[in-house]
Amino acid sequence: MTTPPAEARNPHARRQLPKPAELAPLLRLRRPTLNPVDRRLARATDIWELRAAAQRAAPKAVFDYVDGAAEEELTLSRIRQEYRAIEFRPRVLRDVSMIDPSTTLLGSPASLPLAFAPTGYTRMMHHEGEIAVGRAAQRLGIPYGLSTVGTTTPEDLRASCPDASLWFQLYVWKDRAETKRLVERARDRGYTALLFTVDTPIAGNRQRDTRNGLTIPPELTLRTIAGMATRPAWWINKLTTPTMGFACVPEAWGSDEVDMAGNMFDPAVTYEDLEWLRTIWPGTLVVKGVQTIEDAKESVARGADAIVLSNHGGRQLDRTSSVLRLLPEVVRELGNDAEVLIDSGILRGADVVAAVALGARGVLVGRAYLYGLMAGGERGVQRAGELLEQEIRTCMALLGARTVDDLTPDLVRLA
Ligand SMILES: Cc1cc2nc3c(=O)[nH]c(=O)nc-3n(C[C@H](O)[C@H](O)[C@H](O)COP(=O)(O)O)c2cc1C
Ligand SMILES: CCCCC(=O)C(=O)O
Repeated sequence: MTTPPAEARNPHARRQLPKPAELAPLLRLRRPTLNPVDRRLARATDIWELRAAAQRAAPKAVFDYVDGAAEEELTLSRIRQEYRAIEFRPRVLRDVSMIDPSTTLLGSPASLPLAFAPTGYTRMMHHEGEIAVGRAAQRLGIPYGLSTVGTTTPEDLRASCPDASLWFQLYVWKDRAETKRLVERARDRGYTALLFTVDTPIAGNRQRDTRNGLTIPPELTLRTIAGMATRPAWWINKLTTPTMGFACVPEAWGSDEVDMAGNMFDPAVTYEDLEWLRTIWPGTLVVKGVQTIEDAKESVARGADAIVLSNHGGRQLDRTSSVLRLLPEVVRELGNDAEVLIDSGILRGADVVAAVALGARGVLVGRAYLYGLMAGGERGVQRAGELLEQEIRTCMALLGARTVDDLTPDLVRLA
């Protein structure tokens, strides 16, 4: 005897809903494979959209510290305007079926003419901090510079990304013996280039930070507690991650961050210090923060192997003239004597391509990856790198350039 159908035994059985697993193929429903952070990152189609995601994720004071610049932010808006005003002169009927944007930067192999710039206090932007940036750089195959005011030690960063090309950025401390010890730590951990930053004898006047009452590390005040309500994930991560202080400083300096900051910048630094660094640093020596042809030449004459044309992302002196316009002249003057990199204001693959066509060996980006970091930690940094890579490849193909050597000045018109 056969068993009667379920509905005959139970008149309500028919009303039972099919299980989701049975429905899915019918309705072509797929379980979402991405978590909310990955979805947010995947939705961003360029760095500006990562910036919008960063603004939603981080407290205002933190976002403004990254996004802002000095005084009226004229230097930053002018350099961005210069990149936007670039006109390309694409060449056609060239075989661009295989684009190869790889190169070497400061002696390090790089999959793109791009490196992640040194940025301070990176754990403030996201609790994963420099380790997230280093790991993403390692995966992307591009170099990363650790900052002297970083929140991860050179040793910890090296241990967490053993195969990354790492550079070390130096603020020469008042205490030169301790500065030398720091330089030796970087050397011993395989940091291959020393970026001596020269545009920060004192901090620039960043009015957004003053208005926001930004403290480093962020302190619990009425305002920050109010901010917790709107950015709970950031605060929970911050409160459960103990270390956010300066990681490079000697223990003897104690733990007072304000005193430390006072020791970490020396307004009396001169070209003699560059000559001294040349005697203690065997690797590639780079002067970062050059904004005139005179300083470009003098840096090289005093021992630099390379320079970074940079206005520090507009965060130091406002109203400086454009480092992008200076680039062709500097490249011409220095010839083969030094490698020339450039940074400040770069947020698009096309900016990178234009700078390389105008003679830069490569570029550094700061905010571009920090927006990714704030929006989604390591995966956000990775996303920023991937977006830039895709844009670089597309721009090169449409310009008729297969390799970075094909990026020549005739492809670009500076306004
Ligand atoms: C939040 C932040 C922190 C920075 N900290 C440092 C630093 O510690 N040392 C340094 O040499 N440059 C620092 N810079 C400057 C970057 O190295 C780089 O010159 C600049 O970010 C380039 O401009 P961009 O952000 O528009 O790409 C910082 C920049 C930002 C945005
Ligand atoms: C005084 C500035 C220290 C970090 C830094 O370089 C930056 O915020 O741009």
